[in-house]
Amino acid sequence: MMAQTQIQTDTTPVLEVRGMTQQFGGLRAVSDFNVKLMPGELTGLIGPNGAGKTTVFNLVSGFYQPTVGEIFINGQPTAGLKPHKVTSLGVARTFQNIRLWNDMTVLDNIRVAQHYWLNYGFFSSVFRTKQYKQREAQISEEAYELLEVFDLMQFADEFPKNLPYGTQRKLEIARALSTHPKLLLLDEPAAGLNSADAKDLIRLVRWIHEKFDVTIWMIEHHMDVMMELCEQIKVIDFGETIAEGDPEEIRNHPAVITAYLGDDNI
Ligand SMILES: Nc1ncnc2c1ncn2[C@@H]1O[C@H](COP(=O)(O)OP(=O)(O)OP(=O)(O)O)[C@@H](O)[C@H]1O
Repeated sequence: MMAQTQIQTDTTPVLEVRGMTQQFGGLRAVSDFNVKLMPGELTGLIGPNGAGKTTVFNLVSGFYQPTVGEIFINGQPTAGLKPHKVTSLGVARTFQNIRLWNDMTVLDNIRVAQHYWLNYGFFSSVFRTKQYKQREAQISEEAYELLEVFDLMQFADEFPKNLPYGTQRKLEIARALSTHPKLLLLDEPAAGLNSADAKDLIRLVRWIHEKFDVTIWMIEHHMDVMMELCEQIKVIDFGETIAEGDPEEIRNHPAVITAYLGDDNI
C-alpha cells in the first residue's frame, strides 16, 4: 500500500517510523523498528556494536530504502526519495567517521552543503540568473554567520584536515545545520574525542538544542554523554528494540545490562 501524506499540525511528529525492517541478504539489521520524535526533543539511540543503529540513521536519511515499513518527516512519506530530497524535507546528519570535503575550505564546506540543499536547477546555475546571484550572496552571508556563531571564523580559509579533531566534529555539525534542518541526526559525535573535547561536545549539543529550532537524535557509545544530554533513550540489540526510557531507567534496565555485559554480569 502507498504511504499517504499526513496533514501537518502542531502535533505532527518531526519523525515517525512505523514497522521498519531492513534486510541485508540473510541478515536482519533492523527489525520492526518504531519511533516518534516530537518537535524539540533530544533523544538517544544506543546499542552494542553492530546492533543496527547506523542502519536506522541511513534509512531515515534516505541512504537506504527500508525492506518493510514507513518513514514520515514532518508528515511527509520518504518512500522512494533520494538522500538530497530527504534533506530538503528537513533532515541533516553527521557521520560516525567525519566526512568533510578536505579539498575545500571550511567556508566552502558550508557553502556547498547549502547548494545541495537548495538544489539549483540547471538553467539558473549555468546562466547565472539574477536570482542565482542573489542566492549566492545570501549563501555566503549565512555561511559566515554560521562560522561566527560556531566560533569557527578564524578557520574560514583553512582546510578541514588541518584542524584539530574536535574542531572538525564541530564543523561537521555546523555544516549539517546550514541546511536548516528540523531533524538533526548525530552519529557518534563524541567518537575519537578525548574527555575534555567530549565535555565541550556536550555543551555544544545543548547549546544547539537551545539556540536552533531543531529536534536532535543521536547515537553515541560514550554513555556519560548520552546520560547527560538525552531526555529519552531507545536501546536496540540485533536490530530489535529492547528498551526505552529516561537515562535512569535505561541505566538500570536488565535487558540493557545483559546486552552490554552479557548474562554473567547480571
Ligand atoms: N550495507 C550493508 N550491507 C550488509 N550488511 C550491512 C550493511 N550495513 C550494515 N550492515 C550490517 O548490519 C548490522 C548493523 O550494522 P550497523 O552499522 O547499523 O550497526 P551499529 O549499531 O551502527 O554498529 P556500531 O556501533 O559498531 O557502529 C551489522 O551486522 C552490519 O555488518
